[in-house]
Amino acid sequence: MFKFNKVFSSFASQADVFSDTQPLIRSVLDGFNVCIFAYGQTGSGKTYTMSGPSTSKKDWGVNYRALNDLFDISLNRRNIFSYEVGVQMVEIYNEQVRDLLSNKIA
Ligand SMILES: Nc1ncnc2c1ncn2[C@@H]1O[C@H](COP(=O)(O)OP(=O)(O)OP(=O)(O)O)[C@@H](O)[C@H]1O
Repeated sequence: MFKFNKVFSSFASQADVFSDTQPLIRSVLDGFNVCIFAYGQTGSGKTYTMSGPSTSKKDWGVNYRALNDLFDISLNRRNIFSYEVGVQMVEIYNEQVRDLLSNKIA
């Protein structure tokens, strides 16, 4: 038996989905560890949800929106805190972890 905190309808927009995770972005900058994890079978919409179908702002997925908020908030706090931001992108497929930002052929 699975329990869900929230289920979105098929009419939910990218903005609707992000609004549910948005408070977590502020938590990161307040010093908490946060993990936003897309999990689901092939074709279930992980890439769509996390990256978005195009680079148009309304289509932005969680990743773009989260980074946008991260930089907005850190800019607003620039006189108080100095943040260092690093990005990693990995794919876990068939129990193999692959670095998507590496030039090396695995
Ligand atoms: N919320 C959505 N609204 C409209 N189309 C969607 C939505 N989510 C997914 N799709 C479409 O469904 C198809 C599969 O989605 P997507 O590629 O994001 O799945 P995935 O879980 O990342 O798949 P894989 O595990 O194979 O990489 C794509 O054509 C995508 O545009």
